Amino acid sequence: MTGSDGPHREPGSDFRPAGPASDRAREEEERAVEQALALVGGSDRTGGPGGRPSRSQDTQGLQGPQAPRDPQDHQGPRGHQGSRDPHDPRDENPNPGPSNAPHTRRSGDSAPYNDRDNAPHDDRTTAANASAPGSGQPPHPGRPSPGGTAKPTPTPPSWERARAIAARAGRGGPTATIRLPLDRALGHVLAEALGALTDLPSFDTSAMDGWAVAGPGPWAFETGAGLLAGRGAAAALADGTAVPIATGARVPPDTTAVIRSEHAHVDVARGLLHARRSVVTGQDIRPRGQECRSGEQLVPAGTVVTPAVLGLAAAAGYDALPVVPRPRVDVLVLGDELLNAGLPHDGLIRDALGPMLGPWLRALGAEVSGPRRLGDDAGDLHSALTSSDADLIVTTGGTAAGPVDHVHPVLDALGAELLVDGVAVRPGHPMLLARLAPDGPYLVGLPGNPLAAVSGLLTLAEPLLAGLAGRPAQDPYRALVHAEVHGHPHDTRLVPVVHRPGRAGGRDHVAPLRYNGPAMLRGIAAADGLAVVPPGGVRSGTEVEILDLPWAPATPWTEGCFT
Ligand SMILES: Nc1nc2c(c(=O)[nH]1)N[C@H]1C(S)=C(S)[C@@H](COP(=O)(O)OP(=O)(O)OC[C@H]3O[C@@H](n4cnc5c(N)ncnc54)[C@H](O)[C@@H]3O)O[C@H]1N2
Ligand code: MOO
Repeated sequence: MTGSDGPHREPGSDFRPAGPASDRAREEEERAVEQALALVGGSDRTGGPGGRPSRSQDTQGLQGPQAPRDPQDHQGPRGHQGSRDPHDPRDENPNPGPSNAPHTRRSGDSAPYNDRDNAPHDDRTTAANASAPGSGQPPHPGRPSPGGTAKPTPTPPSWERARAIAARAGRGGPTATIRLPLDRALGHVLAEALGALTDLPSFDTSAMDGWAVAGPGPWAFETGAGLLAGRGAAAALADGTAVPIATGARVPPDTTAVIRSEHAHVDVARGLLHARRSVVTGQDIRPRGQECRSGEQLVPAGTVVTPAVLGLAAAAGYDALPVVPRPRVDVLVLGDELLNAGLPHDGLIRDALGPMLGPWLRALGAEVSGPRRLGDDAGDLHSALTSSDADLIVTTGGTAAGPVDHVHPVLDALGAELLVDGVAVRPGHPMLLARLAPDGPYLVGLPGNPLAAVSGLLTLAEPLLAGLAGRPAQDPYRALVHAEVHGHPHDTRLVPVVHRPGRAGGRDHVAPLRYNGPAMLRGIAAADGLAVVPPGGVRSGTEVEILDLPWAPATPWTEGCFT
């Protein structure tokens, strides 16, 4: 196996025609890749030929005990060339140095491909649902067929295309509408625009505690508490008179202005009220309909119900809101090696994904059940998938081609449609998106390595859930990155970053964080975003796309963010 950060080859290199001519072509391609790697200061970190393995290679490779499972296991310090400390375990950059290396086109580039999304950047992509010729079924890359032969691995879609496929899948179905009382609507998405059910304010209102006056002063005044908030309509105010009025009280008809108590002088002896300042007609009166007229649109459909939206809706007369039901998500955690509590021991490790995914998915607007821990049992996985009534099932682990990686075989057995089968992104390239049946739930298969799972969550689950929850797509935003960020030669990298304010006239920027290896969570735990680093990497001072983490300040607040 080569693992995720193994020798960097064009994705198409997995698709190899048979025969001596193609062997020669392959050798040439491999040389070209080596040359490109030399240009960018990279190396073949496995020390041997071969690119991203097909699943058949993976499977065969894993039969023997010598086959390393973790891509980092076999890189060795020798693979870390260039300026980086070869023994620094804190980051696991797939390739040292940004690159102007030419994109070498590979044999797989000519694979049949229909880019219906016009995805940017990667014109080498092949959608996973492009059927194998004549099969009528999606290809199942590289896993042995029942007859024992392996099907070729198609080129994985680019990161952008994979996200576009997930977003389109989420937007695909009809959007249901439910009415939820205000106290249960937080974090949902409005299914309809909110029109005001009343004028706001619904009557002319005093903005201050003071005096309502009519005509020019001085004014004869009434004594006592005067007009209070919450009382019915008062009688019209006669010219030359004033009445005490409280903030929020209805302003009597024919009132010229409200004078704040601190701007008024009461001459008790003469029974007259004087203004200490000039009085402008209408001052400190909020006229009826100042904020909106009845029927006017307050917020559009697709708005996330925030605490502020709840307040506005209540003010405008709503007791319940028309919202899109939260997508229901089942979380299935696979892996016999996982512990729910205590310290790692005897080769067993703590499940890092179960505790993380529920809250994260809730922050993305989902209603989550689980995590359910299944171990590595194909039968259990099969029955969990067939018995789920969720809109989306998220699995963790088991996406690769190891001996106990059951996700693909079980999806095969169920006749599921693979919409995305692997993505040209690091970490997380084995992630997948499937639909179990035409009207059945979606399944996002997250790789088991924890940061790879985060990558899958944000690449596939987030856009899918946005669509299912009725959220409009967010405009991507870019930020300046204040460091050179190493890139993968042909895949996108997602790198944890933290926003930093510009100092001494400098611009706000993001700083990449260390401990960003696929099995590490230390970087992402300190991050407030993920930088989308294009193939080849970026130099310091470049703008890169940023994916916000759902608890980052720029993101709409949703219920359950930290529950
Ligand atoms: N021959 C190849 N092997 C692998 C490749 C490859 O290209 N060729 N890719 C590697 C990459 S990259 C990833 S990512 C993983 C994905 O594997 P799986 O999705 O099948 O995940 P597992 O094998 O079950 O686990 C991988 C790793 O993560 C640990 N893990 C799993 N679940 C959890 C959890 N809930 N909490 C914490 N850690 C977890 C698990 O113990 C393994 O160490 O495949 C590589 N192999
Ligand atoms: O690097 Mo793997 O891609 O850990 O996901």
